Amino acid sequence: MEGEPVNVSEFQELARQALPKMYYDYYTGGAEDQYTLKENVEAFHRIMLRPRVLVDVSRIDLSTTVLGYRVSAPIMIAPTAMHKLAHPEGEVATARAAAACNTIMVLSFMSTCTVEEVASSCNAIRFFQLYVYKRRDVCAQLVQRAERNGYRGIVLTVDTPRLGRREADIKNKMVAPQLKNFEGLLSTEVEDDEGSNLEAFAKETFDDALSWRDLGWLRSITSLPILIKGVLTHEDAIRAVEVGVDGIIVSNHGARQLDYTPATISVLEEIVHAVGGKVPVLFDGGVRRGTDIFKALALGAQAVLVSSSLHICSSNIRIFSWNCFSSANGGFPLAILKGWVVFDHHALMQLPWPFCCHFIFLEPTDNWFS
Ligand SMILES: Cc1cc2nc3c(=O)[nH]c(=O)nc-3n(C[C@H](O)[C@H](O)[C@H](O)COP(=O)(O)O)c2cc1C
Ligand SMILES: CC(C)CC(=O)C(=O)O
Repeated sequence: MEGEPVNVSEFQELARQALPKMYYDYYTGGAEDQYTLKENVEAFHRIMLRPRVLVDVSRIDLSTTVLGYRVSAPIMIAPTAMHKLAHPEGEVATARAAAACNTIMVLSFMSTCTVEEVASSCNAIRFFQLYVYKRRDVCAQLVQRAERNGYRGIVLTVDTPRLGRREADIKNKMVAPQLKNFEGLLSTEVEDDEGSNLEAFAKETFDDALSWRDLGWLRSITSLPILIKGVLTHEDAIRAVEVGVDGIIVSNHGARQLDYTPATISVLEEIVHAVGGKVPVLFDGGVRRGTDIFKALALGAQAVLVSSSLHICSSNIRIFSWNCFSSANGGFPLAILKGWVVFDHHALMQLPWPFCCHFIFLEPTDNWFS
């Protein structure tokens, strides 16, 4: 690569050079044929914009609210497991990035820093993502620790009754580190010489009997708002609203779970329509550019989440995570800013789908690295 990286895929290439193959493959891989992995990105490419010109864009406000919390732009940090595989500071560095960007970080249930460490490291607004284990007592303790430590929402991930079949992890015999959150509660060690240790762990630990009934259980152990992550159909979106969730995240888990699910951007409008504004609809999957975010908002998402787990240490001071956030250096959504689409959010929302943008203005940011 010549010069400094200017977009997410160039950061990804740096990550490939910097990380052990096992971890790089884990971070970037999808399930089985990885068809949905490609499709998540390519479906965005098929959506064209319809620019309107001669609109005053000299003052732009990208801020929005998510569950009542104001964020500087409609971009949040998705929950991704085990940040210390890529950087020694792990989720604490990511949380600092969230604080610097004035956005919300969703901490993964499978984090390498503890709920408490992340909470005390910065004042970012934090949500806590939950996997439901067979050991419900462990889940309840973690949810209560999150609540005590000022997390503002629970994100229940519902697309992982078993871990997706990730062939690179099987070949690499992917091994997960011990997760500090579970120290004294549960061992994350499993014997599995056959393939992915992570998959074996999930098979042993995750509750594959999880069902709609369990939303009642979750309500009974927390007073925090509950968002459900992993919805891909209008039927499930309607059901989620009926059982009383506070938000829906349209997601196919970055194509890491069931291959041949549709690209998330292709089902967003159906879900937004079914939900009819009763609860906010958030979105993730394949977001690599500012224009992708713009398209998701145009289709009715309140905000998008970007995966942030692949940190790159570049020179001696900067830590970048390739899916958009820089933590040490001012903390702006770097790759996104490089091709950011500036828009009048409110005007856009009043216009009919699909591409009636009030205006579009591409604003590359120079000298971001100096
Ligand atoms: C390395 C990695 C780890 C992830 N870990 C989790 C996790 O612990 N919990 C979860 O709900 N989703 C997890 N996800 C899924 C993300 O939250 C998100 O849905 C997905 O990455 C969005 O797609 P994108 O990677 O194309 O942005 C993970 C994704 C990646 C790439
Ligand atoms: C440890 C895994 C369950 C984390 C995850 O959700 C993922 O790798 O996609």
